[in-house]
Amino acid sequence: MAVAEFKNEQTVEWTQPENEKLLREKIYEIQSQFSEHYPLIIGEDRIYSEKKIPSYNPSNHEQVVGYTSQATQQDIEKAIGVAWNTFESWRSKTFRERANYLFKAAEVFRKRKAELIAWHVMEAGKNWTESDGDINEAIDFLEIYGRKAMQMERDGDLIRQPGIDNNLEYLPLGVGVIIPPWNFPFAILTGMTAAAIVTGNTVLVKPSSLTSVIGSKFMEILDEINLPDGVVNFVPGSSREIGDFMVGHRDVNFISFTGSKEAGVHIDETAHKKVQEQRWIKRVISEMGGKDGIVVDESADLEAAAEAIVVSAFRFQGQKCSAGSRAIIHENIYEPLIDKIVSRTKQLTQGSPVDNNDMGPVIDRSSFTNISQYIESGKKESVLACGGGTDDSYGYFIEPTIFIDAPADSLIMKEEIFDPVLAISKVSSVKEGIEVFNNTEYGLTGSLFTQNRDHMEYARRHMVCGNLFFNGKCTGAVVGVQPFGGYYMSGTGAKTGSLDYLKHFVQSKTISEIL
Ligand SMILES: NC(=O)c1ccc[n+]([C@@H]2O[C@H](COP(=O)([O-])OP(=O)(O)OC[C@H]3O[C@@H](n4cnc5c(N)ncnc54)[C@H](O)[C@@H]3O)[C@@H](O)[C@H]2O)c1
Ligand SMILES: N[C@@H](CCC=O)C(=O)O
Repeated sequence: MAVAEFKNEQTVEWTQPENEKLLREKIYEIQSQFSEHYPLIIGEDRIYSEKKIPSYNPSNHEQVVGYTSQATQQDIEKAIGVAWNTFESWRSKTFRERANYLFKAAEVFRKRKAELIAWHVMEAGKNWTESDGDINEAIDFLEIYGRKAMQMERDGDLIRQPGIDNNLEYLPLGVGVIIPPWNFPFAILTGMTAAAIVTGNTVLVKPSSLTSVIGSKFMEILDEINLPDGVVNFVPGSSREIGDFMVGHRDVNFISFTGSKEAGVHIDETAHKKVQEQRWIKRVISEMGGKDGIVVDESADLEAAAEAIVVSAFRFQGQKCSAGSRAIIHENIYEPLIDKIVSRTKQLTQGSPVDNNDMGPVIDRSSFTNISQYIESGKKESVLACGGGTDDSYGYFIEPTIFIDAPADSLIMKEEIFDPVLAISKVSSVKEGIEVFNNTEYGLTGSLFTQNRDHMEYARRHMVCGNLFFNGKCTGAVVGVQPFGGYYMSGTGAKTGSLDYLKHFVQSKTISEIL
């Protein structure tokens, strides 16, 4: 049967009364499951370890939302063995057969969307819109990787010659490890896993401990679609205990990681240290942090720029790799634009995501403490224009915070904070603005607001980022429309949501027959 044309999943209007009712029911319903203990999944085994990882609601740090079992090095050893045992049968399926599992999973995601949103609200602290976006992106990844993988079934684009028949096949790499972050607990975990398995690999998935219940929900769905045991093995655990062991393991052929620069660089080093009897140079696909921002020139539409700056900086509390944590503004419009940004920011509501506030909590104590330190350093380096307040009496709440007159070399202009802090700098030209924009280790997302085509052309050539936008926010790249990912210390440049991304999970072989 032909597969329908790909279409991005549509956002649900959750504030419509019937949708809101359903969502509130689900948020209530899942609370009866908060004491559940989720197992490790290795092949057909469901293993309940004695040591458990509790996962907390960031809006209410007293509330546990579930427990997941914790893998040991022995469990990892076993999971790698099971993944290799499953590899032969899984790789023998056609791309189309494997894609069908992805399409089936997408159907279940749609069916369970309200419940999945409820889990995002409670475990990740995302409001309804952001949670909906997370699940929609996961569905898009399944649908697009299924379709793109089917294109890989055909021969590569080879020159034909008389007297010889040439073919190019894409072969899987083998067993890999999938290490996603907590901030898109469903979309990124799903995308990374789907890309690896649809191309014929088998994997171990180690979710972030901060959102491992959502990881377990993903595994429930793989069960529901009868994905063969052993294709995806679920091994939550402490990075300190199992991280280097799994990444450096002789029989792991690739690592797909999304997370911070620090962890990414460490994983890259560990993976590339050859161990005894290792036959394979491990492939590392790494998506890391960003210090993204928006440059505004004097010709820009200031209302649109202010809106984009606030949305990019503060949605989901700035906890996106793409978050626009910097605004770099031309001196001729500096004050009026700041007034607009500050006034919009003051209108944002903050509180529990259960009530769909614009902003909720940050994820945990460590993030809360980290941000409090950056706020103090921001006060010394620049001028606090609004926010700066923090409250951890119930959940981890941080006011949207804006610093102005931030020097280009200040910490808040250079380091990824990953929280709701916006640093603003003044410049006297677009050229200087782009120099300031480029003055970080990263290269993930950026935006330029301008009506000037020459400035756009200059930015196209000189702004160092994998995803560049003109006159729009720098977050929310759409699957298949804007393949996502950066370079420099933002990652290895794999572009999620594209055929290029899938090619990181295969090796190619040519087969030639003399006729
Ligand atoms: N470029 C992207 O597409 C993208 C997308 C989302 C998030 N991010 C980045 O992710 C970071 C936030 O996520 P995080 O806090 O979960 O990041 P993190 O680096 O702390 O953790 C990411 C994952 O790596 C695991 N991990 C950490 N150290 C490990 C080790 N030594 N061995 C094996 N696994 C290890 C963690 O348990 C987690 O599952 C931010 O820097 C953000 O910019 C990047
Ligand atoms: N792909 C998302 C960011 C993912 C990182 O956190 C965006 O485009 O905003």
